[in-house]
Amino acid sequence: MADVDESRFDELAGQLIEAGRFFFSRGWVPATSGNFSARLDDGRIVLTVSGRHKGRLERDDLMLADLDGRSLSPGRRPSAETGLHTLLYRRNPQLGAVLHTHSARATVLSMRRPQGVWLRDYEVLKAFPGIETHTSQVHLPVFANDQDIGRLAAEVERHLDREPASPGYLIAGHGLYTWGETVSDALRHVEALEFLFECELLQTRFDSHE
Ligand SMILES: CSCCC(=O)C(=O)COP(=O)(O)O
Ligand SMILES: [Zn+2]
Repeated sequence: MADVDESRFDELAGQLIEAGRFFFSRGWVPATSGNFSARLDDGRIVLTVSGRHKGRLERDDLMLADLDGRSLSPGRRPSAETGLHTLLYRRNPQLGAVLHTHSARATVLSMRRPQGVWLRDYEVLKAFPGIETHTSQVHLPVFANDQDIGRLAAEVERHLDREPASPGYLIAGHGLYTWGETVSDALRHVEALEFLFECELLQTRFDSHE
């Protein structure tokens, strides 16, 4: 990899490897699912190679890509969903990391709520930037799954034009995308959303028994 700050690459790669181990321990990235990225100071991104097991990532499973999604690591194929990462970096210069997971809860909730998920009255909403009270509301849109990542990316763009402060979104029957200024911020968002998905599904279960 020409002209890259190797020590920063290694630092971010290490953070993404650790995130993958944590997600796998929680069952959130089964069977090679999920993909992760983080932005280097030069604007390019460290990204997971397509098809690798995200719970068992090694340094060679991370690669360099530009914001047009082109591989800058010869012989390594970027994530099939790279376009869903790069659109976010291009829109928001503050953004430092994007994490995509495939938990059972995110998958089921996305199929039960095709019109979108509204999270209200939860104290843990304060895990998201700009939210200081449980009385706030977070909206996660649910997009239909699409093997055409360019078309899906265009739909996400239209949503973010309307709701630029959105902390993430779901893809129906597929999983969660969320992001943050750092890997640690994005990881906190995954954890908070997973907790909230569990709460929402528990409430649905109680509702059906009342
Ligand atoms: C077996 S998961 C199917 C592809 C997917 O949704 C995913 O998140 C992983 O794709 P990648 O190319 O990033 O490995
Ligand atoms: Zn996926």
